[in-house]
Amino acid sequence: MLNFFRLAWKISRGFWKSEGKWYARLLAVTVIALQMLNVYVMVQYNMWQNQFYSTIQEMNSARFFHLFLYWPVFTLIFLVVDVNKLYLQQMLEVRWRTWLTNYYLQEWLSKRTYYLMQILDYGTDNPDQRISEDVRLFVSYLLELSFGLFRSTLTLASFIVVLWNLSGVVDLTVGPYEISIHGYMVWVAILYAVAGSWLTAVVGNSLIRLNFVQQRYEADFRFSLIRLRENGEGIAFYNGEHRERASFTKRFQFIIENFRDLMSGQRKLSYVTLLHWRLSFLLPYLISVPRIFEGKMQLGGLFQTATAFTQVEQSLSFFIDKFYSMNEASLAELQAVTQRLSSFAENIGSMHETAIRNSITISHTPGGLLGIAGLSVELPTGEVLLKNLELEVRAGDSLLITGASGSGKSTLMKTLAGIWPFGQGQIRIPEGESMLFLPQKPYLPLGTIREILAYPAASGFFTEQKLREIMAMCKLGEFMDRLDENGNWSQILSLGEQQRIAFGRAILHRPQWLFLDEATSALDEQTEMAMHRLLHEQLSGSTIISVGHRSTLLEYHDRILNITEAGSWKLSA
Ligand SMILES: Nc1ncnc2c1ncn2[C@@H]1O[C@H](COP(=O)(O)OP(=O)(O)OP(=O)(O)O)[C@@H](O)[C@H]1O
Repeated sequence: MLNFFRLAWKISRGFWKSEGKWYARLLAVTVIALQMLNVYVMVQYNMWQNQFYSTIQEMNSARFFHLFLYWPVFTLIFLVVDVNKLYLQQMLEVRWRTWLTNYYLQEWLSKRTYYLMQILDYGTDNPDQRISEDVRLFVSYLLELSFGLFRSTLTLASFIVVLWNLSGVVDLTVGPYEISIHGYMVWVAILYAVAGSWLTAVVGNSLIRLNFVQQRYEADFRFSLIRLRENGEGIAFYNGEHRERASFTKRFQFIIENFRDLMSGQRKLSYVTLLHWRLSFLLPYLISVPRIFEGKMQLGGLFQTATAFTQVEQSLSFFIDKFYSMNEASLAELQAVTQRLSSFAENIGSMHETAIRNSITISHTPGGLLGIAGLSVELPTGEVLLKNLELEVRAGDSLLITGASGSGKSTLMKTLAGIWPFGQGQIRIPEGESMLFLPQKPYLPLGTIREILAYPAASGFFTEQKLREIMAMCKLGEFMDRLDENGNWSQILSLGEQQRIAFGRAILHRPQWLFLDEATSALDEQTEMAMHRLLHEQLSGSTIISVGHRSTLLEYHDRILNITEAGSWKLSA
C-alpha cells in the first residue's frame, strides 16, 4: 500500500508542480472547500430538522411554515454546491489528463524512444494503451477516490454519532389503520429508487450516444498511437515526429471536445439525480406530517434517524464499494493502472540512458562530405556486424552497398541515419545539407494520397500540377483522380506502388543526399531501372547511397561497398 502511494505521487507530482499548478491547486482546493461546505450545510440542515420537528411537536403551525421556508434555501445551496463541485472536479480532470498525456507523448517521442522500445523490447507492452487508457483511468480514479474518501470520512464522522443516539420502531398510518412496519423506510426507498432510475434513464439517454462516440474517439486516438509504434522505423527515417505529434494532438482534441459535451449532459443529469437525492430527504416527512398534526405521533426522532441513517449508509457504502470489494475494486484497478504507468516511465528512462550511452558520435561538418572513421556496428547483444569501417563519400558520388542477407546493410543505413545507437566510431554528416532515407517498406501516414506524397511536409506544400507531374513520372497515373481520397493506403497499395510513391516523394523533396535501402525490392527489373534512371535525371546533383542485391543496380553507382563475412568489408570502384 505504501508503495502504491509512493508510485502514485511520483506520477502525479509533475502536474502539481507544472506551469498550470496554481490553477490546478485552486481547482482542487475549491472542490475540497465545496465538499466541506456541503457537509457543514448538511449538519446545519440536520439541526434545522430538530427545530422543525420540535415546532411540529408543539403544534405551532405558524412557526412550522416559517421554518419550512428554509428548506428551498438549503436545497438550492445543496444543488449549486454539488453540481458545481462535480463540474470543477471534471475541469481538474481534463487539465490533469491533458498535462499527463502531453508529458508521456513528449517522453515517448523524444530521443526516438518509441523506436528504441520497438527494437529493444524491455517489456513495455502497448505503450499506446498506457498513454491513452491508463492515463485517463489514473487521473479519473485517483480524483474520484481521493475526493470521495474525503467526503465520506467527513460525512461519516458527522452523522454516526447522531444515528447512534437515535433509533426506534416506525409507526405508520395508512387510511384509518395504524400499523407498525419494520423496514418501512426500506420499502419507500425501493419504490423511490425505481422511479429515480426511470427518470435517470430518460434524461441520461443522450449520454449513451456520447459515451459511445467517446469510446470511438479513444480507440481512434489509440490506433494512431499504435501506428507510430508499428511504423517507428519509417517515421524515424523521415524525422516525421513533428507531423505525428500534430496528428496525435488533432485526434486528442476530438476526445476532449466530445468529453465537454459529455460533461454538459452529465451536468443536466446531475441536476435530476441530485434533486432526486435531495427530495428523498423530504419524502418521509411528507408521508408522516398529517399524523403529527393529529398529535398521534412524535416523528422528529424518526426522521432525524432517517436522515442520519442515509448519510451513514451512503458513507459506509462508499468504503465498501470502492475499497473493500475486491471484485469491483476501483482501488485495485487504480493500483494496476499506477503500476503500469510507473513501469512505462521507468522503461522510458532506461531507453533515454541507452540513447545517451551511444558511443557512435555523429558530427556535422561543412564541405559536402560524408565521412566514416573507425565505425563498428553492433547488435544490442554486443555481437559485431561491421568492423572498423573507413569510408568517405563526396557530394555527387554514388555508392552501392552489397552483401549477403543479414550481413548488416540495413543496420549500417540506420546507423548513418542516426537511429541505430549500438557500436563505436565517428560519422561526419555534411552540415546544412538535406538527407532523405527510403526504407524497403515506405511509411505511409493515414490520410490522402496528397498528404502521403508530401510527407513529412504539409499537404499544401506542393502544387497540384507538381504532384500530378511526379505521379506520371513514377507510373502512378491511375491514382491522379484519387489524390484527395482518404484511406488506409498502406493496406490498399501494393508494395511496388508504395515504393514508387516513396520515389515520387524523394523527387518532390529533392534531397542533396538520398539513401535507398532496398527501396526498389518489390519492382520488376525493368521498372527498377526506370526508377533509377529517373532519379539520375531528376536529382542529377544529389549523392545516392543504395543498398541492393541486383546486378542491374551496378550501372547506376560509381563505387561498391561489399560487406563480407564476420563484419569485414571491401570497397571497389
Ligand atoms: N533489433 C534487433 N535486435 C537484434 N538483432 C537484430 C535487430 N535488428 C537486426 N538484427 C539482426 O542484425 C542482422 C543484420 O540485419 P540487417 O537487417 O542489417 O541485414 P541486411 O544485410 O540488411 O539483410 P537483408 O539483405 O536480408 O535485408 C540480422 O541478423 C538481424 O537479425
